[in-house]
Amino acid sequence: MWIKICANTSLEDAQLAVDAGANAVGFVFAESPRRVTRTQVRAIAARLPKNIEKYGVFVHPSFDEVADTVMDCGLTGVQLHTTSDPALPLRLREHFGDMPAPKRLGILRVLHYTTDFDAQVGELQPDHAVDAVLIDSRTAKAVGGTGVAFDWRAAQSSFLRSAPHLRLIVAGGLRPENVADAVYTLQPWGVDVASGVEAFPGKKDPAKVRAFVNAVRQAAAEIEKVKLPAEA
Ligand SMILES: O=C(O)c1ccccc1NCC(=O)[C@H](O)[C@H](O)COP(=O)(O)O
Repeated sequence: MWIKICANTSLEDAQLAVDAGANAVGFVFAESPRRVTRTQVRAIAARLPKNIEKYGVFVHPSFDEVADTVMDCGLTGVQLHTTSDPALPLRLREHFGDMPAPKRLGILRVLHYTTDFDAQVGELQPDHAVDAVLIDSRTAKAVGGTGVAFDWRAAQSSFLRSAPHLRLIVAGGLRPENVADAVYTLQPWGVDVASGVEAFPGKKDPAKVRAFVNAVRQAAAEIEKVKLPAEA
């Protein structure tokens, strides 16, 4: 299972995620207590192993902002919280090329679990540019990093009904103590966490990061065990 530890603000924290066994680290370029600059991320990303995926998180960005940041910081993927330009994923895919991994730019589109979730999922049908959909929570104050979990069971049936062909990443309020439940309920392709593994906003807690990754790996292994040979 794919694991992203998001909203890193230092090399120390990003390296902690790598050492714990995460697949990807994320950096928030949007308004947030965890916001980082391109200069910071360029320096951090250059010191991380080549095989760790490096995602930039953007809220309502322009095409130029995303494309320039990818090149400037050496990002391997982008996470788009976007409503203003629904064509943005496709424009980025065309710009960066439709190549196979690991050269392919990872494009994650964020959906928030709200009352119009079914409609949001339905709109994704023709979006072949997106590699995975990241379902997150939002509050009146924030579109990410909320620490709030959504109704996993309801989200799962909605997602399976409307977009079973798309990869699902679960985020929002995950912690070492509840992430196994989320994995069992949603059986996602990946998981993503920011505040649930922090000591305080902007600073990761090493024990929580390690416990989170271990809990996910263990839950994923349990799921594999009960799969029929044909499904595995
Ligand atoms: O982390 C933030 O502060 C943030 C702010 C604005 C947009 C996105 C943000 N984080 C992006 C992430 O991918 C988080 O991992 C995701 O929202 C889950 O956050 P949390 O509920 O704190 O685990």
